[in-house]
Amino acid sequence: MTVLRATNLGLRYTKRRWALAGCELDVPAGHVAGLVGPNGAGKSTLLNLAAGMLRPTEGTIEVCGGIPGSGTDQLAKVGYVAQNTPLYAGLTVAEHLRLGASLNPRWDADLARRRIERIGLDPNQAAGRLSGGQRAQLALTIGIAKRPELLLLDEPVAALDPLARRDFLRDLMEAVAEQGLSVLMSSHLIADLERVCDYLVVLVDSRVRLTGEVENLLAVHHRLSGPRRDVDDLPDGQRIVSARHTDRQTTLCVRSENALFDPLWTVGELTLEDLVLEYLSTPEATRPALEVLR
Ligand SMILES: Nc1ncnc2c1ncn2[C@@H]1O[C@H](COP(=O)(O)OP(=O)(O)OP(=O)(O)O)[C@@H](O)[C@H]1O
Repeated sequence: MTVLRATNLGLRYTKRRWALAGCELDVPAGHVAGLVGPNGAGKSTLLNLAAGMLRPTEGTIEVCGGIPGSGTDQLAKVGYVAQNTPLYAGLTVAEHLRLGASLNPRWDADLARRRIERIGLDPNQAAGRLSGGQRAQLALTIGIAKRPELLLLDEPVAALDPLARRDFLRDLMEAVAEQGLSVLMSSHLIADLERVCDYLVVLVDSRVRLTGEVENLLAVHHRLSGPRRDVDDLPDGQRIVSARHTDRQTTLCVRSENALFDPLWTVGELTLEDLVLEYLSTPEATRPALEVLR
């Protein structure tokens, strides 16, 4: 089953600039998918489209089998914690939980209460008087307690201290294991994604550059190093993601489904962080145009 399917999805906020263009995505259910990309790549735009907060300028997006934001059933299936963790400043923590319970048919009141207790939030405190990290914790608690099929998180842990971050990621993994929750989560913290994500979506310059299961992606990407040489002569089926040269040495990141046999190369593996950085740092000339003008 697919939790998010995008076909030629594009959105522009202004006439000339596409924030997201030609996006093709198929995220299977049951994954914690990491959404990675530089500032301004289009990550929040994609999450807003998936949550139904924005409508596509072109193409289509389907989430949990429905059109985002298309009705109460659809809204119940999808949880969204936006980047600025919007809450009602005048409502207390307890009132937020009551609101969550009244708006969400599958609300897990026990889970919400336990999390609030563990985090140490005062139920009587107004959300407007919480710290940034505490606000994020409350918003994340509401997102998980809603028991959605798909939880969309926009940089959820950015405001949390390291311990809170670890606890949150553990809670998230628990919810994935117990509730069969799927997650699409943007973050710049690749070490965190490395801990929890088994699916990866890399967005660069408003386009999807890489997508797939982390294990498969790591299996087909290799770092080759050897004496400096022309890199146009790689065998069929091998695609260069990046190439770096010194006077004596060439280092490549190559995508290849097949085993690499050339004895001139030393073949090394990549970590998830290496892989992401290779795609983010591809030279400008080989990237899609920064602005797609129509
Ligand atoms: N409301 C808006 N009006 C006009 N342009 C916008 C608006 N929101 C975003 N953009 C533009 O759309 C592009 C994508 O923005 P988006 O917020 O989706 O990026 P992002 O990948 O989430 O970035 P970050 O990592 O900085 O949060 C950027 O060029 C941004 O300037």
